[in-house]
Amino acid sequence: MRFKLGLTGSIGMGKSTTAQMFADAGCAVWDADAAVHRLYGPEGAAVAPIGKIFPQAIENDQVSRDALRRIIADDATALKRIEEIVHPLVQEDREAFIAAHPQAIGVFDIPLLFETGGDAQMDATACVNVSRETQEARVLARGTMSADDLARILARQMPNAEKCARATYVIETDTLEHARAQVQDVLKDIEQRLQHA
Ligand SMILES: CC(C)(COP(=O)(O)OP(=O)(O)OC[C@H]1O[C@@H](n2cnc3c(N)ncnc32)[C@H](O)[C@@H]1O)[C@@H](O)C(=O)NCCC(=O)NCCS
Ligand SMILES: Nc1ncnc2c1ncn2[C@@H]1O[C@H](COP(=O)(O)OP(=O)(O)OP(=O)(O)O)[C@@H](O)[C@H]1O
Repeated sequence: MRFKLGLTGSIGMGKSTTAQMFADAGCAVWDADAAVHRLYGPEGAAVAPIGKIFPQAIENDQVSRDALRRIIADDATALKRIEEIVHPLVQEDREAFIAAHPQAIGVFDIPLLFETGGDAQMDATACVNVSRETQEARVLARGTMSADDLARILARQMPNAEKCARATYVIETDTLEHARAQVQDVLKDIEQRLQHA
């Protein structure tokens, strides 16, 4: 892999849809959320180490997110200890992915790319963006979250405007067509960078 692009953005802003556009264009795409799900799932590498410090987090040989949420609510140090286990395992998963994929450009869909400092391991970053109104409409349309749930999540994360200000590229996800055109522009720019490297 010659170029690693970190793709980020707030909840419901279109990361997965945009990542699929990069995949359609021939990039290898890795998804941090999917990696955490594998690590927490049956035979996942996080099950034993999390079970060692929080046996009550394990249900049916998997890590239960509901149980983790309860543990974190009761113990201010718990999230940090969980992250100390999960982050190195996520990194291992990403490195195995890089080693296994021959594509020149890899796209790394990482919701908390800037919050976790993951951008330091990327050659460039892209942030998806859409208006707060459209974001809320999209998240509520899924039917899994209320406006209050969304507000609570947003209050704990870096504002999307700041993510966009830090990113090398900003991809507006107002329409599919517009986003696809910007994905092509980003890829052209990366190809030029690779030619001059
Ligand atoms: C402690 C846990 C269980 C808390 O989970 P919880 O679902 O309550 O988290 P949170 O309220 O932040 O998010 C609620 C939902 O919104 C989604 N979400 C939150 N932020 C984003 C975002 N920027 N983009 C997309 N989806 C998001 C989450 O995936 C989740 O489905 C979880 O965060 C966890 O397992 N953390 C340790 C692993 C970790 O550090 N992961 C980060 C990636 S390396
Ligand atoms: N460029 C776009 N134009 C129009 N609609 C879009 C665009 N990108 C995404 N959407 C729509 O917005 C919603 C959220 O998109 P998506 O699931 O890709 O977001 P996400 O950032 O990956 O969210 P999460 O990480 O929270 O799952 C979906 O309903 C999707 O169809």
